[in-house]
Parts: sequence; C-alpha cells; structure tokens
Amino acid sequence: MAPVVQVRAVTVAFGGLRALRGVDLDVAQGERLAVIGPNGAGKTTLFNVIAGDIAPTTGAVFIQGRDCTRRPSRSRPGLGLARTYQKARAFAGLTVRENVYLALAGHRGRHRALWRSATDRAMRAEAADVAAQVWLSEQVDTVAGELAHGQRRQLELAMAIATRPEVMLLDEPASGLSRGERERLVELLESFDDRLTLLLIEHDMDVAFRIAQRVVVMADGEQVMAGTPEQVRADPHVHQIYLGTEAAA
Ligand SMILES: Nc1ncnc2c1ncn2[C@@H]1O[C@H](COP(=O)(O)OP(=O)(O)OP(=O)(O)O)[C@@H](O)[C@H]1O
Repeated sequence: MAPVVQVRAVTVAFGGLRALRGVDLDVAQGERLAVIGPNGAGKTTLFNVIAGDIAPTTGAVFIQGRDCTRRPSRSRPGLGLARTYQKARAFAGLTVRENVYLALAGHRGRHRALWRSATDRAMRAEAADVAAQVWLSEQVDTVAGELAHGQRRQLELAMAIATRPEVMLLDEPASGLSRGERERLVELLESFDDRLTLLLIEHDMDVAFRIAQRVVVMADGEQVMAGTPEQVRADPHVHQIYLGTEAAA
C-alpha cells in the first residue's frame, strides 16, 4: 500500500538558515511514528510543511498519494489529515461539547444548516460521542478553561478527531503534563483505532518510545537515523546528539 504521507527531498530555508536539508520520510497507514531530536533540529518545521502551514523551499509532499506541496493547510482536512498544536486552540469559555461541536461544524461546513433542530441535536450527540472517545464524558459540560491541563490535551485530540482524520500530527502532546497525565495520554493514544496513523513530535522519550513503532531522529535539519525504539535507545550516536558525548551512553 502507498504511504499515507510522503516527504521527498524537502528543504526549508529561512533566509540564510536551512531548517530542513533534504528530508525524506514515508509514513505507512496505521503507523505510529515519533520524530525526536534536540531543539532547533527542524521537527516543527517538518510538521509545518506536512500540515501545509509553510511551503517547502524545494522538494515535495504527498498525502494519500496526492501532491500537496503548494496546497495550503485548509486543504488538509479534506485529505484526511488533522493536526494538534503546542498551544491550546480550544475556546476557554465554551464547554467541551461546544468546542467539539464547532470542530464538527467547521469540518462539515454546515454553519448555515445549524438552525435546523434535528441537525443541531444530532451534532450535539455526536460531539458527546467524540468527547467519550477521548475519555471526557464526565467533562462534556465543563468549560475548557476549567479543565485540568491533561484534559485540555484530550479536548484538543477530540477537536482533531472531529474531522475524522486518517492521519494525526501531534505536536508535543505530553509537554507540560504531570506524570499521571502522561500515563493517561499514552493509554488514550494506544486505545485509538489501529488504522489511524499517528505522527508525533515528542521531547519526552518515555512517551515517544512507548507510543511509536518507529522513531526518526533529527538534528540540524536532517534525519540522523530511524529505527525501532529499541534501536534508537541503543544507538550511541543518538546519545551523542542529545548529551554531547558518546561516553554518556
Ligand atoms: N519562521 C521562522 N523563521 C526563521 N527561522 C525559523 C522559523 N521557524 C523555525 N526557524 C528556525 O529553524 C530551525 C528549526 O526550528 P524548528 O522549530 O523546526 O526546530 P524543532 O526541532 O521543532 O525545535 P524545538 O524542539 O525547539 O521545537 C531553528 O534554528 C529555528 O530557529
């Protein structure tokens, strides 16, 4: 089967700085892939290119086999790709259900039909359903601003799931979470349908290695190595990149 995401020889230059230097990446359907690497390695830039938030300087990006190198981020939900961001995007003054409802409505472009009570009722029920998929059933009527940090992350996942994606890009899903919240997040991501492709950037190695089947290590805008979590964990070069000394392995 063709990869769901293909990145081909992508470079990104910001003025004189080359944030990506010829990156190639294939992601298979249902794969759980973590991209790790030190600060400034180019991880977020790679995500931005895949998500259409920035166009590469050279190279190409294919999603579901379609060339979307120059297509903007708004084209991505239609291609089955959703993204979460490091910064929360939920409306703090709206409930979990209302935030998910807006994500559903935005995806379907049905704003004009919402006055119909049948549509409204069905979408309110569906919003609660999506909230349940991220274990927020008890918080469905809680405003986002009152959620615990980990629950907010769950809500962001729900808002991405509302677009019925086949591929989700998760930008540091565990950052700022407590140990218990990270544990819950890992369990939640593991509970997702096997067919859903997950591509995540994660600084927390424990989280990255537990979720991912394959880990790509980046440094200085390039892929340094890729392998199973075990292979990456055992690689002295990876230790060198992170800790600056091979002896630290
Ligand atoms: N919009 C921009 N304009 C100029 N330089 C940028 C821009 N975005 C990123 N960079 C630079 O590109 C390089 C790669 O940044 P990027 O954010 O992709 O790295 P990262 O691996 O995600 O790092 P971190 O783990 O700190 O988020 C860095 O040197 C960064 O300063």
